[in-house]
Parts: sequence; structure tokens; C-alpha cells
Amino acid sequence: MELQLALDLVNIPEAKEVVKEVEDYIDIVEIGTPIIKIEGLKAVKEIKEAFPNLQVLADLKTMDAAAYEVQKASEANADIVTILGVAEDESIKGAVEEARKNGKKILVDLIAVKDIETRAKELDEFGVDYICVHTGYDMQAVGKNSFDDLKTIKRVVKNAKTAVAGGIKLDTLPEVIKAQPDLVIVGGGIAGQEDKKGTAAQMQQMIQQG
Ligand SMILES: O=C([C@H](O)CO)[C@H](O)[C@H](O)COP(=O)(O)O
Repeated sequence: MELQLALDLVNIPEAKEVVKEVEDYIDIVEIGTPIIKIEGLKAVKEIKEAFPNLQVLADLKTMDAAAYEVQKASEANADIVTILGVAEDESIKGAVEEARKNGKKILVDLIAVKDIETRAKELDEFGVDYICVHTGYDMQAVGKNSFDDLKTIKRVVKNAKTAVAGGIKLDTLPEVIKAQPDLVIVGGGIAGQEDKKGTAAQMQQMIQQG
């Protein structure tokens, strides 16, 4: 099980500061959609240059022109690129093909997918690397989480790795770990804490004890 730190509500210098604090305890650093929208793919490039030992995920949440966007993220040295599960099958296949050409990985984000089980089964046949259940900020605000959806994808996904994101904190991490995803994605649960290093260390330890 791996730990991914999601950075959403910071600029590039602030992102570097946070990663410097917790780099020993995380496997992947996510350059979140808001950062990419504000700062561009140079945020991905700069973080990869500063932390070459970490994998960097570009959270593009691609919906169309998938091969082109994966190509551009690859040029910025992203290791993993995200596409939305609600995108057309052609877009998903295009993203996978482009990622393969560049030695990169694709994570499909199931945010806003209504029939998680059916879509996860379909996506699993397209050769994507990760399938991720995700409760976004706006649904977290009305009390939703992805724990049941995680159990669903664990049951039906046979090829891809499984991932979970959305409001995971120290107190909810044990429930997530019980479901045994391959990747746990934490944003505010680390980046929003006073003691980021201590929290990340504790999360890594819990994950390793799995
Ligand atoms: O992808 C995310 C969200 O849609 C904003 O871009 C977050 O990175 C993801 O939800 C993880 O962050 P937390 O919910 O704060 O753990």
C-alpha cells in the first residue's frame, strides 16, 4: 500500500515547503487540479526537479483531448496522469496508449460516476494503471465519503491497482486500510495539519502495518 500526498490549495513555493517536510513518508506527490489550473504544468516540472526520488502525479482530471494532455504532462515529467472515469472510452484508451508510449501511468478518477461497479469493470479492461474512488470537496461538504465505493472496486477490479481519495484523515485511515487499497491519497489530512511531518509519519507507519 502506498501513500500519496495531494497538494491542492497552495502555490509552487508553498508546495515545495510541504513536500520537503514530509518527503520521507510519502511515495507519490500529487500536483492537484487547482494548482495546475492556476500555475500550469510547470508546477509538475518544478516539483519533479526538486524531488526526483518521488513519483509525481499530475491531477489533470482530463475529460477530452486525452492523448494530447497526457503527452504534455509527460513532457513536464509527470509519472502518473489522471483522467476522469466519466470521459468517453475513446479518451481513456487514448490516454493509456499515450502513457504507454512515454513510460507513464494512468489513474482514472471515478468522481461523479453513478454506477461505480459497471464503470470500474469496463475501465479495468482498458489497461489503466489505477482506478480511484473519490469523494470531492463539494460532496465531502455534505457528509459523503468513498468507503463503500472502495469495497465495490476491490470486489470487481482484477487488473488495475485500486486507490481511494477524499477527506481521509488520521481518524478515518484505519477504516480505509481495512479495505486494503493499493494507494491511499491524502490532501488536507496532511497538508492542512499543524504537524504535517508527524501526521505523515504516523500515516505511513499505519499503512506499513496495514
Ligand atoms: O482531487 C482532489 C480534489 O478534487 C481537489 O482537486 C483532492 O486532491 C483529493 O480530494 C484529496 O484531497 P483531500 O480530500 O483534501 O484529502
